[in-house]
Amino acid sequence: MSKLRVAVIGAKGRIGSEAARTVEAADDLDLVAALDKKDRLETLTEAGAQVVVDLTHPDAVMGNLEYAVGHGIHAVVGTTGWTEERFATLTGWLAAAPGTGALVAPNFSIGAVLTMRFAQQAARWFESVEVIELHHDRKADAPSGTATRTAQLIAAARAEAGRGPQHDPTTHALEGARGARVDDVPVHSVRLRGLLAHQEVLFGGTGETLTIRHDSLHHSSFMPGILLAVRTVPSVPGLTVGLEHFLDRDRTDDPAGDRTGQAGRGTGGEGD
Ligand SMILES: NC(=O)C1=CN([C@@H]2O[C@H](COP(=O)(O)OP(=O)(O)OC[C@H]3O[C@@H](n4cnc5c(N)ncnc54)[C@H](O)[C@@H]3O)[C@@H](O)[C@H]2O)C=CC1
Ligand SMILES: O=C(O)C1=N[C@H](C(=O)O)C[C@H](O)C1
Repeated sequence: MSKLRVAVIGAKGRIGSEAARTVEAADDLDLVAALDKKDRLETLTEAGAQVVVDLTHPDAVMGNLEYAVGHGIHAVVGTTGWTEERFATLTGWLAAAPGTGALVAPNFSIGAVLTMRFAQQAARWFESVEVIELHHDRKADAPSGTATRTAQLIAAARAEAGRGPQHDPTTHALEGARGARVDDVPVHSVRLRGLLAHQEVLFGGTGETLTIRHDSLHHSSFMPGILLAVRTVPSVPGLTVGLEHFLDRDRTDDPAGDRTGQAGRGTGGEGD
């Protein structure tokens, strides 16, 4: 059987270098290109890449995806900084490239994916919820992609359960003291040398709290998810948001729900 031809962009970066090594070590994958800043995107087509893994920077990812999807190359995207507008743009590019798939995964680690799912399940039962994400001191974006997605999923679950806006007693505060609001969920971002990627979701109800915490201690935590994504994306045309949809592909009840993200984000491709 021929090997799947994979390219990594951002291959000199913290996660990209680990991803390139991981692809190279996989028996069924062929690392045909490892690009970083200033390398030509044409290398992707010249090398015959079938799947591209983007682990670059919020400023770079859209240009890379426009080229890849425009040339029918499936994309696995870990780069963060996604907005509704960006998702709409990517959906448009995918619609013009039938059969091409793109997975945007805010987090490739199984523990983080489960954190999001558990938080989504807990959300309807608690009056208060706040998210604290903690990352290394080189991270460009805040809040993290994972925290943003977690807050969006929590907010959607609260809305579905008929919960109104959260009560906030604050009348006097320094700007920023209550964090950023993502769909009415306060999100606090810590940046600290020595950390990698960590998140706590704090729920509060009458006389009790629930804390869900996840820690990525090494970039190896993201590699099984990246491998799963690379192997799966060629068979899932259109946009998929969140690794959970690939983890749940063998389940008929699809607990992960709409694979394009939240209701109203748009439609996926032919696989819907
Ligand atoms: N989804 C997930 O599970 C994870 C996502 N990430 C995300 O991946 C991204 C990269 O993170 P790190 O590796 O920590 O950053 P980094 O700064 O160590 O690496 C980024 C690499 O991309 C390269 N780059 C920048 N612009 C480029 C361009 N136009 N073309 C090609 N290469 C370019 C840089 O030179 C650098 O080598 C971030 O957005 C981060 O949030 C990081 C870890 C896990
Ligand atoms: O920049 C990082 O390191 C990470 N970025 C992703 C995010 O923004 O959520 C995933 C993980 O938290 C590591």
